[in-house]
Amino acid sequence: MATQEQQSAIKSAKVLMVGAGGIGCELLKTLALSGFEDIHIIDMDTIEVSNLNRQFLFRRSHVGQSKAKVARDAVLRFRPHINIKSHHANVKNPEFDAEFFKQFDVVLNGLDNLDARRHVNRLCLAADIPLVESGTTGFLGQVTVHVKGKTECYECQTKPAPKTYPVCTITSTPTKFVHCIVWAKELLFAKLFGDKNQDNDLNVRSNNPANLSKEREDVFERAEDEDIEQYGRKIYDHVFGSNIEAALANEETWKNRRRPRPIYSKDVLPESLTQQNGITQNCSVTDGDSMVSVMPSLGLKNPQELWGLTQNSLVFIEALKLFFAKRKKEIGHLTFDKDDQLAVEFVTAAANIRAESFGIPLHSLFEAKGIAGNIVHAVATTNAIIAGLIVIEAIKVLKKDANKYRMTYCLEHPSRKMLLMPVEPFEPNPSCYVCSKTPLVLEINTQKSKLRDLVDRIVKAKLGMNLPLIMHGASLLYEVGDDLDDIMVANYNANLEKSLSELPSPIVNGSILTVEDLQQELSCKINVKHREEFDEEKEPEGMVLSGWTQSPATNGDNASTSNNENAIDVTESSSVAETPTKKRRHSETQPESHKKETENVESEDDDLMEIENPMMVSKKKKRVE
Ligand SMILES: Nc1ncnc2c1ncn2[C@@H]1O[C@H](COP(=O)(O)OP(=O)(O)OP(=O)(O)O)[C@@H](O)[C@H]1O
Ligand SMILES: [Zn+2]
Repeated sequence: MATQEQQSAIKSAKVLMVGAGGIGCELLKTLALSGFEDIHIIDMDTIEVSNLNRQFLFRRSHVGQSKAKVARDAVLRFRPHINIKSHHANVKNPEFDAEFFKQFDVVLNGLDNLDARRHVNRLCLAADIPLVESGTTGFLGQVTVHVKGKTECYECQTKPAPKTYPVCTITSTPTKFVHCIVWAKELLFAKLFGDKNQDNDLNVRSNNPANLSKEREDVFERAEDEDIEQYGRKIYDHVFGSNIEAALANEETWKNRRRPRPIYSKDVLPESLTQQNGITQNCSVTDGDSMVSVMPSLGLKNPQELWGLTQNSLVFIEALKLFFAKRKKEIGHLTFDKDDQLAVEFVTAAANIRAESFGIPLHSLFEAKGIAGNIVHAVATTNAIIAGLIVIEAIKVLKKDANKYRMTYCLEHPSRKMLLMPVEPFEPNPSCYVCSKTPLVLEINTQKSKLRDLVDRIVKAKLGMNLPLIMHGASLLYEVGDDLDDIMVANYNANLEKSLSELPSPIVNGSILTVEDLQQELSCKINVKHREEFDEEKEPEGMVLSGWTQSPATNGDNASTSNNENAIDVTESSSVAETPTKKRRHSETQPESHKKETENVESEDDDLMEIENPMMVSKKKKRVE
């Protein structure tokens, strides 16, 4: 029961809720039932059938409609007097700037990705609005409180990066089923059905470049009148047959490894599927976009059943045929989606055929889908518990009860007889590059690396900037924005392709860069150190960003982030932070199984240089806005 004081804090509060999914639906209901009367919701998504089992504000008739709006309408039905405003939009949109955030007393996150969480964290810091952050994965969950200057910000401790694998493991020497899945969805699926122009190495690497015949470049091009089945078989033979054959020629690779077996379609499939069993005709009459499936026509009913090599090969060919027969318009634009049945069937089959070739145990469609989609089944009860805890923390924040703030971890197994583990929040990390002021250090080959590498791999992927701007001295080297004139865009595009040392203001050993995101109101300095060589396995990005403080419990083996051509990203980072081990304030012992890998990055105030430079104009202009 809320006290009088709590009730008045609740009644007068204006709350922003970001995300109206699993946590968000529970949260909105709990907020409304707790007496909150002024709530804004931002969610960019529409309702899908797969949401209905736990996002209880939604019904089948709502599929395809805005989550934010339907959630609002559902809650208004039992709390008609309260004020709920819905925004069907991405929270990263420019209209949601620091000014927008300032109208709220507290921000509550029910998001599912790191990128959006980091963005909201930065805006809350810029607007000086408290943030209650949350996440769940299956039975695990957590709620944390972030109040500028009082507790750590969401980024004071870095989150485990998405798992990545070196490209050579994926393209040449897979040893686990997950490697085959990554190959099937990130390389093969992307090459066949995604952007044809992408730089995508589907050939097993050979030490002898002369072995890489020109022909192979064109194998993925399908001539207008080419029979789809013939095309499918050509792809099959290329990726599972001749590529493996070519790789085997490279004896060095296989000295200490199991040799893969080339597989050709003629050895596993009948001469012509159409003539033999009429599968094609059956498939071609199936309809209904992403619900299209080849399983029924192949008599494959149980997704948990293991398919043999022949069944996988049939699914491979038939799924490929069906993409061309039924979803031709989408070809060239598709990316793998775990909710796309035909894509899951194709990727399962391709991964299994590759696994067979490399002597790796095969998996069912159900298992393969879980690996490919990084699925941990959501537990509605966890979401409900977490939503309740968010509201409890929000009330403390509104009452400015700083001594009572708690980060709470929802555990799968009791620890000291507790399933909910409360922990006092940490103080801000003085070396956090987001909420504090110390420069980062970047080791990079300034002669070889291009500005584009710096932008993609560091500024966007690592620093999570949305609309970045990069300055060196008085020279503005790069920026993103709607208000740039053509000459500037051309200049920046030209800069992107130059190596750092060839830029108009050359970046060399000892250079100090200022990197900013004007929307996030975040600025940090990067000290550049030139380095000639990088270890391909350990430092696949060819650059190392430091200033990141590792916690004592760090195992140090986390891989790099996405946007890295030498590593393939396979998962979105988990929604759940592990319980922390660093003890800046609290003295509780943490369960061993929840040790956290913590890294911190630092930044410094940027100082505007007053030197006249044409490239500075837009920066100055933007600053006074
Ligand atoms: N940048 C963003 N802006 C606005 N809303 C976002 C943003 N990123 C994620 N969301 C929303 O956060 C919600 C997270 O909910 P949840 O974790 O339950 O995911 P889901 O997409 O509903 O379910 P699932 O991924 O399990 O199918 C989603 O509704 C999603 O649209
Ligand atoms: Zn911080």
